[in-house]
Amino acid sequence: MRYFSTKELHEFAQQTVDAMCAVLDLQVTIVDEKARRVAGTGCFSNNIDENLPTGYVFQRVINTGGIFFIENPGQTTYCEECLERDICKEKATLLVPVKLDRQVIGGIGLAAMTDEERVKLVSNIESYTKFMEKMAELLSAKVKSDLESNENLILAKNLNTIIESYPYGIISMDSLGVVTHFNRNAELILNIAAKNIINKQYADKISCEFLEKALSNAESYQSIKTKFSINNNTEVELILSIQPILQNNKIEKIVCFFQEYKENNKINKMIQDSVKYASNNIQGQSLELRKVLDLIRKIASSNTTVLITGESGTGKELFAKAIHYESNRSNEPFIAINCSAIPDNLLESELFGYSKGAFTSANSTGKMGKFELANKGTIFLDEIGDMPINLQAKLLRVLQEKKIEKLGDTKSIDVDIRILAATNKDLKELIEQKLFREDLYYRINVIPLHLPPLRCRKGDVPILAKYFLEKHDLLLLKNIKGFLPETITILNNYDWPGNIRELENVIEYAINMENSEFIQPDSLPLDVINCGKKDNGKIEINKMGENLQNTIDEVEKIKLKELLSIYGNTTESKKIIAKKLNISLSTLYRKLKKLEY
Ligand SMILES: Nc1ncnc2c1ncn2[C@@H]1O[C@H](COP(=O)(O)OP(=O)(O)OP(=O)(O)O)[C@@H](O)[C@H]1O
Repeated sequence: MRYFSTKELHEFAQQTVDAMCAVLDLQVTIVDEKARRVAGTGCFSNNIDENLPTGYVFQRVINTGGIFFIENPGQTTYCEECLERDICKEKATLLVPVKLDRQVIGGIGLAAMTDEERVKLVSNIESYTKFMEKMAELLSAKVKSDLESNENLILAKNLNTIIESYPYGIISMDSLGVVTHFNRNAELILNIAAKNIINKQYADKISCEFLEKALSNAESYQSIKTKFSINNNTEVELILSIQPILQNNKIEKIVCFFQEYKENNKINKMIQDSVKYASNNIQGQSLELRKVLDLIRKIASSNTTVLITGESGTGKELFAKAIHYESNRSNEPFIAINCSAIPDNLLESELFGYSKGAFTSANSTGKMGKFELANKGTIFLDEIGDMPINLQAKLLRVLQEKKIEKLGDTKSIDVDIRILAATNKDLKELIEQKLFREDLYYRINVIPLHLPPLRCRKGDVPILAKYFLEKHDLLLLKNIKGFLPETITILNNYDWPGNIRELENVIEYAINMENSEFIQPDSLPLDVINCGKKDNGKIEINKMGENLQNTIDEVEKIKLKELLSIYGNTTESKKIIAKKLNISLSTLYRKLKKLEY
C-alpha cells in the first residue's frame, strides 16, 4: 500500500518541508515507504516523485526504523552502497523514520548543504533530532486521519448500497425520532418519498405505538405484526422489527426493518410461524421434558401467573417465551426483566416507570415502566427471589388490582398483563429468612413449572448436542458432520452443573477446536473430558502437547512480527533476522510460511 498516495498528502508534505526549511534554514525532504521522494526544498525539489539513488541511507531508515545521523556524507560505511556517494553535495544529514503503528511508512531528512549549515546541525544535533521526531509524528497523524476518513467514506458508501438494495423497508432515526435513513423499499411500502421524511420527525408523517415505546425505553421488538398509520388516514399492516442502538445506556439511534404483511407471503408466514411456534426451538425427547411441554400447552392460553423454577441454564427464559408465544397474547410484547441484574434503587423505576420531573435526575419526558410496556402482553420477572421486599408489596398490588402507579404520579394506569416469574432459589427458605413475602409466593406460584436439571434427563444430551452443533457449525462455517461415539459417551457421563447453557458453550468450543469432520473427544474442554471419561490419561497428554505447540507458535509469531517491523521484509532483512535468531535462512522462511507471514 502507498501511504503518501493522495494529492492532499503530497501538498501537506510539501507545506511541512517548506515551513521546516523556513524555520531551520536547512534543506528538508520527505520520502515514502518505497524511498520515493514525496516533497523537498532547495535542490531536493528537483527530484520529486523520483526514487532516491540506490543505496542511499534513507533505505536503511525505512528497513530498520532507526534514526541515522551522517556527519560526513560519502565517507562513512553507511554511504558505501550509495551510487552517488562521490558526487554527494550534502555536508551532513539527519534522517528520521515516519512510523504508523510501529510500521515505517516513510522518512524525513534534514540536510546541511554548506559548511556553516553543517556546524549548526552538528552542534545542535539533539534538539534537531527531537524536532524531527515531532514532525514525523505530525506527518504520521495526518496520514492516519486521511486513511481513516477514506475508510469511513468507503464504509458509508458500502452501507448505503446495502440499505438501498435490502429487500425490506428500513427506517433509521435518532433519539428524537428524526429520520436519518429511509430506503427505497420503505418509500414503496409506506408510499412516502424519502425527501419528505428524511431530517423530519417520523411522527409528522407516520405513527406507530411500538416505535414510540422503543424510542422512550430502548426496547427492541422482534417480528411484531402491527399497523402503521400513514398521514392520509390509510393504514398498512406490517411485520416489523425494531432495534435500538445504545451508547452509554442511552439511545443513539433506532433502526426498523419492515415488510408489508400479506396472508400468503412466504417470508411473512415464516416470521409469523417462527414467532408462533417458538416452542419448536425447545429440543429434547426425555419423558421429563415432554411432561413440561404438555403442561405448557395446557396453561398457555390462560392468564394465570406461572412460577418457573430450575437451576441456572435449564431454560427458564426459553420456556417463558414458549408460554407467551403459544398464548393468544403472542402478537403483543414479551418483556423480560432480570430482577437481580438491576440495582435495587433502579428496579422500581424500571418496573413502574416515572412521570416527568419525578426526581432530579429523571428524564424530562418521563419514562414508561416494563409493566406499561408489556400491556396486553406478558412480563417475565426473572430471578424474582432477588426482588427487594418493598417492591414485593408493590408487585402484589399489581397482581391483585391490575393497576400501576408511576413514580412521582398519583394517577393509576390499568394494565392487562400476564406475569411469568422464575427463580433458581428456594423461595420457601427465603420466606423463612423473611426475605420473600409469603402472600406473594402463593400469588405467583399458582401454576408451578419445574425444569429438571440436564443431569436428570441424560437422554436429551445427544439431541441437544446435535442441535447446537448444527446451529454453531452454520455460524462458524466449519462443515462438521457429527460426533464420534466416544465423544457422545463423554458428554453423557459429564454432570452439566451449568446445564444447557454450559452444553451449548462446550459444543461451540469443540467446533472451534475441531479440524476433522467429526467432533473428537480431545476437542472437548479438559474438565469435561476429565469428568466424563474415566481413562483419560491419553487424551490429557495429547491435549497438553497440542497446547504447548500452540503456545510455542504464538511466541514465535510475536517475535518474528517484532523483528520484521524492525528490520523490514526484504531478503536482506530476512538474512539479518535469521542471523539474529541463529537459524538458517531456509528455516526462517519455513517458519514464516507456517505462521502465514
Ligand atoms: N430444551 C432446550 N432446547 C434448546 N435450547 C435450550 C433448551 N433449554 C435451554 N436452552 C438454551 O440454553 C440457554 C440457557 O437457557 P435460559 O437462558 O432460558 O436458562 P435460564 O434457566 O433462564 O438461565 P438463568 O437462570 O441463568 O437465567 C439458552 O441459550 C436457551 O436457548
